Formats: sequence, structure tokens, C-alpha cells
Amino acid sequence: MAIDMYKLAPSILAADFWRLGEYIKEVEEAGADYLHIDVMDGAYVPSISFGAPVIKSIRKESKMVFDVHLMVEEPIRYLEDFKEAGADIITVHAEACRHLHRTVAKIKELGLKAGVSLNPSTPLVELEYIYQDIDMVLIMSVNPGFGGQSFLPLALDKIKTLKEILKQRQLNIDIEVDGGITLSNVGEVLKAGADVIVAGTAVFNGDIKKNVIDFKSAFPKPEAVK
Ligand SMILES: O=C(CO)[C@H](O)[C@H](O)COP(=O)(O)O
Ligand SMILES: [Fe+2]
Repeated sequence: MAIDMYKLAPSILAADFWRLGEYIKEVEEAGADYLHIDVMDGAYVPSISFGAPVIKSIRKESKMVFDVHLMVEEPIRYLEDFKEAGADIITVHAEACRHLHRTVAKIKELGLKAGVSLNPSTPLVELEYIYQDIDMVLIMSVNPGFGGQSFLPLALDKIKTLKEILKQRQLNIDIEVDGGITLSNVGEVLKAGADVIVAGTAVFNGDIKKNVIDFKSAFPKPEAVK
């Protein structure tokens, strides 16, 4: 992976929704790459966050890549809505799709990048027959449903194994990691093989601009990348 391909994806779940527009501008101007947008339906995960209308509103004001993480039962029902709202990447949970292959095919038909997410206890083997069809794997390093949880170290082995599989099979798929990532553990997440780092609490608490810059400075430097 090229050095400029590491991405920071601040999760707006941790933002103050009253000031959402300002917060998004701040991460965009500070150099964040993607905007990570967590959609929760209160069924697949316990919480309800927000849906397509909110994404549609922020799409009018932001040029960032919208990385939409659907924590929704049978997300195939809503893919057109999220495309219309302005999603660039749609990630679905393997565990939430009755027909994962059909769901991914539909994301691609809509002209979007497709990601598949695995919960902490879901093995990589779930991806075996879908690798050819996806652009990104999202490894959850917390159980989905809430921001501000602690990083589960079991994710590190999973990232390393996935990186090895992708390398061996020469697959051009990004590894995104989501949940509990801070400036203290981002180094080991990147070392394990992550390409895209999601961070909510650690970006939106305190000095947002500084947090974005600090995260981006933790990304490997050109001489460190083989
Ligand atoms: O998908 C998510 C939760 O299900 C969020 O993206 C994730 O939790 C990010 O928030 P934090 O960095 O605060 O853990
Ligand atoms: Fe997320």
C-alpha cells in the first residue's frame, strides 16, 4: 500500500450533533480523509443513531468521502436511500445480511465502494467467497452499537491474518479498523496492517484539529513502508 493511502476516518457518532456542521468542517480542514458515518437501527445493535436524511443534509456542505457503516438488519432494503443521500462507501455487516453476496452486488451496481464488516467474534472465513467483490473489510475492534468502548486486542491477530491473506492472494482490499482506537493504540493497529483508522471519541473530544493532526502523524512515514 502506498504511503498516501493510509486514511483517517473520524466517526461523527462522537460529535456534538448541535454543532455537527462545524465539527465536520473542522476535521475536513485538519486533513481527515473519510467521514465515518455510523447508522444504527436499534435492532441489529441496541442503539438508534440517525439515517439517510442526516447524511443528505451534511452531503450538501461537505466534499469528504462518506464512509457509511450500516449497523442495520437486512441493509439491502436501504442501499438506494444511502446512495441518494450521498454515500461513497457502504459497509454492511456480514452477520446482518441474509444474502451477503446479493447485498454487496447491489452496492457495486449502485456505483459505490463496498465494505463488509465482521464483529469481534466473527471469523475471517466468512469472507472466503466475497473477497473478489469487495473494496474494504471493516474489522470491528469493539462490539458494535456504541462509541467510547475499549479496544479489544483480539482484533490485532485478525488484522494480521487478514493482511497476510490479502497479500498472498494479491487482493487490493483496504482493511479498516473501528472501535476504541486512540493515540496510544493506533501504532499497533497500523503495525498489524490497518489501512483505514476510524476514531470517534479520540478525535471529537478536546482539540479536534490537534487530534486529527496527531493521528495523521502516527501513520507510517514513507521510509518505514516497504
Ligand atoms: O461503529 C462504531 C460503534 O459501533 C463506531 O464507529 C466506533 O465505536 C467509533 O467510536 P470510538 O472511536 O469512540 O470507539
Ligand atoms: Fe463505525
